[in-house]
Amino acid sequence: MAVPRSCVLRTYCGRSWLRLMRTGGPQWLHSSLPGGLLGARLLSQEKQATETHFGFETVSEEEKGGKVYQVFESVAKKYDVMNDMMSLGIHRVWKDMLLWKMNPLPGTQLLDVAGGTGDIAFRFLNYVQAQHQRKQKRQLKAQQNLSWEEIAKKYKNEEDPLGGSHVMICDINREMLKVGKKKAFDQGYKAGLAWVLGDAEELPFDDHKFDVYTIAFGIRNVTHIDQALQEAHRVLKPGGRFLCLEFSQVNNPLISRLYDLYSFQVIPVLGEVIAGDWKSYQYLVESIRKFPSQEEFKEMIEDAGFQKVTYESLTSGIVAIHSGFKL
Ligand SMILES: COc1cc(O)cc(C/C=C(\C)CC/C=C(\C)CC/C=C(\C)CC/C=C(\C)CC/C=C(\C)CC/C=C(\C)CC/C=C(\C)CC/C=C(\C)CC/C=C(\C)CCC=C(C)C)c1O
Ligand SMILES: C[S@@+](CC[C@H](N)C(=O)[O-])C[C@H]1O[C@@H](n2cnc3c(N)ncnc32)[C@H](O)[C@@H]1O
Repeated sequence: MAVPRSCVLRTYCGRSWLRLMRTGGPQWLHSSLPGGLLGARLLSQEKQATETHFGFETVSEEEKGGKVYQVFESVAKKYDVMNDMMSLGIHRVWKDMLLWKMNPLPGTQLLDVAGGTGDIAFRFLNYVQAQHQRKQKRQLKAQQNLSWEEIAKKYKNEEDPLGGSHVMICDINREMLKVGKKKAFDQGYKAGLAWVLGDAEELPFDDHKFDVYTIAFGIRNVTHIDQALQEAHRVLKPGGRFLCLEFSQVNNPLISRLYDLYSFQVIPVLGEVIAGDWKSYQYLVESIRKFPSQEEFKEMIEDAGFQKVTYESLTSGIVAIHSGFKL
């Protein structure tokens, strides 16, 4: 089949081209190659390259995104209550620890990818607001001769309690974002946040835009993790930081046995009883087992171009926080 060169360039430029290379190239390229052994090998490579996993199930790469979408569409309304029930509230501590590690200053521009119902974003807003208030107090204390009128005026005139900080919550799932927006409204978060529908693998943002990129319990669900990491690198400013909170590998054999028992025997049952959804919670525990170990994931982050990559395992390695810098 003859394909005009200009058409190839227009259609497969930039990141779309990268994606095609990863999946073995466009179909017309294969059908235009000579048959026989070379053709068969190329076709079998293509088949291998397009297969991936959805939990313990083998699926095509094209199918996975849709299946993941269905999972979060189905659990969205019960998502927050399920997390508290399943983890007995421990997920809150893990998320707080992500913020302590980030330690954002007023003015920080955060991109929270796979941000779902906003847990990381709300913590970020609370954190920077508290930091900003502390800074303001320090500045006022340093000014010795202010009258009480001047002090009151300074407090009242404070236009932006976040000191210019902003968080962009990006998620591929409309239902998760809908629940997040409602939560923000109910809890009074108005300023300093925006919600965007978007794919971690093809972020709808310009290069060098954010100071910090976070992804919490999200990257495990992405079809091409390497592509998502490259996108994280692209949108960060030089000097920017990548932070990922994700399930990881438990290394203590006794805890690992108990953990398996709890994961496979209890979690899907809770999923069924509370959310009426066994399958989504079976996917959750299976996808955790498919995710790379702390060291393997560290290497993937380095491969995407990040430097000074480190990780900290929490709760015996049930989860880990990975950190890297764009230098
Ligand atoms: C569809 O996709 C998803 C849906 C979601 O709702 C969430 C996510 C993403 C996840 C999060 C945002 C985080 C929050 C969610 C979780 C933590 C759920 C996943 C949970 C696990 C994979 C299991 C590990 C959980 C924990 C360590 C949390 C604490 C829980 C316990 C200590 C269990 C206590 C429970 C009982 C006592 C009930 C009775 C249990 C049994 C009869 C079974 C046997 C259990 C044991 C002997 C104890 C369990 C032991 C462990 C879990 C290991 C303990 C480890 C240490 C103490 C270090 C999403 O993608
Ligand atoms: C387990 S939730 C995590 C939500 C939130 N970060 C938290 O910690 O509670 C996973 C989220 O990843 C989102 N997600 C899955 N694949 C995605 C992708 N390719 N791009 C963006 N978001 C994605 C899902 O829609 C879901 O909201």
